[in-house]
Amino acid sequence: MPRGILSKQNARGVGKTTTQALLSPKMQRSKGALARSRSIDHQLDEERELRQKEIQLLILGGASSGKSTFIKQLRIHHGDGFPSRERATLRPHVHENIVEGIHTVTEHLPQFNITLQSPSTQNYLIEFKKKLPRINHFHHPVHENGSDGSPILERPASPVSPMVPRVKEMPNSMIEIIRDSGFQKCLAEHKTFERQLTVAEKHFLDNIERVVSKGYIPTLQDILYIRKPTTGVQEHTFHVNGLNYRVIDVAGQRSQRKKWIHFFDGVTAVIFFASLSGFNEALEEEHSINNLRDSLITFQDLSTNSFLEKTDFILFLNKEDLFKEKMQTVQLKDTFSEFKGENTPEAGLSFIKQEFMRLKRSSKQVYTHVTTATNMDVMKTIIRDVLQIIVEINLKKTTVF
Ligand SMILES: Nc1nc2c(ncn2[C@@H]2O[C@H](COP(=O)(O)OP(=O)(O)OP(=O)(O)O)[C@@H](O)[C@H]2O)c(=O)[nH]1
Ligand SMILES: [Mg+2]
Repeated sequence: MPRGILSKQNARGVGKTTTQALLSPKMQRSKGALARSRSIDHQLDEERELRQKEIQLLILGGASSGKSTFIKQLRIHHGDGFPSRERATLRPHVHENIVEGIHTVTEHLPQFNITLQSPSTQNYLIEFKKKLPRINHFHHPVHENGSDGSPILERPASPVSPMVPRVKEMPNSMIEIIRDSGFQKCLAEHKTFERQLTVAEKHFLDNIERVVSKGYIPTLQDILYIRKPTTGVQEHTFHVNGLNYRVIDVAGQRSQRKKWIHFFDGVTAVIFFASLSGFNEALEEEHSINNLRDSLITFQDLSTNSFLEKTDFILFLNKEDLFKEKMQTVQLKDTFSEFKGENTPEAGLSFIKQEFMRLKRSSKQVYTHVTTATNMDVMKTIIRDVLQIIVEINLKKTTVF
């Protein structure tokens, strides 16, 4: 009798009396056991099928390593692609980045002995600083935990500084400040700034007229450049080629990392982000710690963590664009004296890869990709390859008991 019919009949109690009357009590018991076992098999089959269709990815890595940018790429290539109504709501984040950028550049004016050229711009700057003081992301309130101590999943939109609407009141004075030849002279020195000008700040300062113009809607490229640190933990779902992906994006700051463990259970794969260009940078939240060394140690901790013992890792060595540029002028051995090679991007990259591989658990399977998370074309191909690997990992996981 087909398995489905037997369990259906039992569930409804149909045919019970007639069949049972013909069987001895022992046979009745064994028949019952068989039915139960088949029903369990059926349930297991269904569960396995469901698990095979639901993939859970945990995105980990230090602050600003590119985790959320990767999620944005998933949304662009396999999600809703940021409908224009939502893009408009991201405008304040762009403005927040510009405000920070103006502060970063003007704070460095004295260091280079530069002054803003026009007296009217100098006045604009005084007014700007009064109305729009710096926003310190690292003092944003951290979201509360659930009653069991686990972090509450947040909706993807993060809060915007209440100052930002004031940008609308002064677009012209901001344009004047940025256009000032003194400001531009200082901006040209940004690679030697003590407090780094972020990629987002540079991008939006370079596009100031466009992004403060009336009716401005951020483009996809603008969205990929927005710097908005993740607070709490955010969950995103994608449906690709008949599979459901549940992707968890966490906050990368050191103080937030103790929350990561709450999401280790049931993970199909961990995607770990490290910023290649961080080799000569300090952590945003802790200036005494080297960014890349922190990534290496964090990667080692995770890949040897007993809760993730059977979890495969995908390592994204990100910000390749910035790394290549930096290797033209900065010596890797200045911060990594262990590096004995020639100061080329290829030699540097190979050294960094080896460092990660040296620190992982020897049995751990790690798939490495070198990425530029802000590049839409490159990421389209990388995401395709990574999803293929993840499907294979998932098959391996769900068929082995
Ligand atoms: N040039 C360049 N910029 C990148 C790259 N990846 C990310 N960025 C930028 O780096 C900044 C930080 O990226 P996020 O994705 O917000 O970093 P995160 O890892 O989510 O950071 P937290 O949420 O603080 O943990 C953003 O402004 C991105 O546009 C890259 O490969 N190249
Ligand atoms: Mg983030």
